[in-house]
Amino acid sequence: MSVGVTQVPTSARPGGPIGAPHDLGPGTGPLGAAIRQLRDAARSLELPCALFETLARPQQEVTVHFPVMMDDGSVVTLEGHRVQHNLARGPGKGGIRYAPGVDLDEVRALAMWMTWKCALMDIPFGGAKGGVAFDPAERTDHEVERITRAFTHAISHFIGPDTDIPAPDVGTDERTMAWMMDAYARSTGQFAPAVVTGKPLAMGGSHGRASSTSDGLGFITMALLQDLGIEAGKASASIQGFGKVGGGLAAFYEKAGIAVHAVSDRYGAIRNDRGIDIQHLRRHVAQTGSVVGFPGAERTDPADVLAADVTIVVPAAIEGVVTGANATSIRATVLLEGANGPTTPEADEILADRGTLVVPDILANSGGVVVSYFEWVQARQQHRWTEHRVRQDLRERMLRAWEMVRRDAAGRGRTLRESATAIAVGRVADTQRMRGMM
Ligand SMILES: NC(=O)C1=CN([C@@H]2O[C@H](COP(=O)(O)OP(=O)(O)OC[C@H]3O[C@@H](n4cnc5c(N)ncnc54)[C@H](OP(=O)(O)O)[C@@H]3O)[C@@H](O)[C@H]2O)C=CC1
Ligand SMILES: O=C(O)CCC(=O)C(=O)O
Repeated sequence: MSVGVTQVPTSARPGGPIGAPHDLGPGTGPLGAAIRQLRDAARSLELPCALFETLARPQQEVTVHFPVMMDDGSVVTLEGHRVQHNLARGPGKGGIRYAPGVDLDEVRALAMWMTWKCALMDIPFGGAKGGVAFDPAERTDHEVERITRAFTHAISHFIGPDTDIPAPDVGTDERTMAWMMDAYARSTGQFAPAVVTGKPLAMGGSHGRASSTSDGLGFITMALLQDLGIEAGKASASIQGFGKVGGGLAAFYEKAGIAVHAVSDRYGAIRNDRGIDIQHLRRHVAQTGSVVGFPGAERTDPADVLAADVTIVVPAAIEGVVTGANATSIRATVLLEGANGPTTPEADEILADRGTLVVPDILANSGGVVVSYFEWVQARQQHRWTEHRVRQDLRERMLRAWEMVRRDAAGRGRTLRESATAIAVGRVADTQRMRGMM
């Protein structure tokens, strides 16, 4: 390190003069957690303060307000965001979230995690994320389509196949991506299938994208069970969130012989300690919209899902659900982060002290963006890969990343999160320096 460069001091505390840029909020919530994780990595890498300060802030972001007509003729003005956290390693990449609680700080945190995820998985993208604050469950399909088209038009100057490529996240799916792709084409006059990923197969989507996040989580589960010497047939799991990620993972587990004892969604939780019939449950959810009322299980307190006495607990819904207040109730051997940012830094410390193995989001749930990358490559080459190739390449990349992080953590006496974040931040910092951006 050259003389005259101020490093991130080990004594810097959240909220102190160095280590938490003042315009990034009070240091709580998802953004506070993301900055704290970055700061820990920056210290261990001995990054200069100026580089830490750069990486702690989004490179660019846009907030848009747009009117949309509802089915009853009323007009509602909605707020949406797209944040590009860091573009040093390539175009921005990350999902679009539709949920009532979406705000700019949450999107900033999610975009930062995307930067680390893409760097950790060594795919040529930076990190981005977007969202619109509304509840899609309370809107008709026509309203959601109009909202999507209006939002896409409003951010169309900010996204593009070489600049920033959205994908599905909470509350969005392949149908949303189809509307986005079409709305982008209408706004810009460009037919550009590579502008979004997670599209329907018939519109240039990839085999395996819909199940990719769950499959990636599943591949890591199988590798870590092997490391722990636990047979799949003797393992059990509980899953918070039964959407694209949680529902898909439950199906993966059922196939692999891992019994799913408890699951939850926004409306409640169910449990069956003999194992829930997941195929049957998925049909029930498709018909009723919730896991609640499933005849093959009993209703339980949602807190029981995280506290279940199982081998693996998987938060697969939203951020900040495992906290300093409930971390001691976790009884699982492994906490596998299907969601982004489900564990607060306070909970992380408690879990590390208690010996719970936390597999961090940027590694565990990266299967989605890895197959999004495959989809982007296929769209650019106008050549479709086989399902077999997608699955093989995904499995290989997930296991390679798992091995790299596991070995680094074991060798340096770090948690898996500390290793994963330090590797990813180090890669971004190196690129930033090589490009002369620092
Ligand atoms: N989709 C993807 O490719 C990827 C997603 N992720 C992350 O995975 C997580 C889930 O995303 P995804 O499955 O796509 O989203 P979905 O919208 O498909 O599903 C979200 C699920 O979480 C449930 N949920 C929401 N709030 C709560 C709550 N307070 N308690 C319990 N369950 C709740 C929803 O319930 P309900 O159905 O009742 O609304 C739904 O079952 C998010 O953190 C996302 O960022 C990470 C990597 C990739
Ligand atoms: O597939 C993508 O581009 C991003 C998925 C995503 O939003 C995530 O990994 O959190």
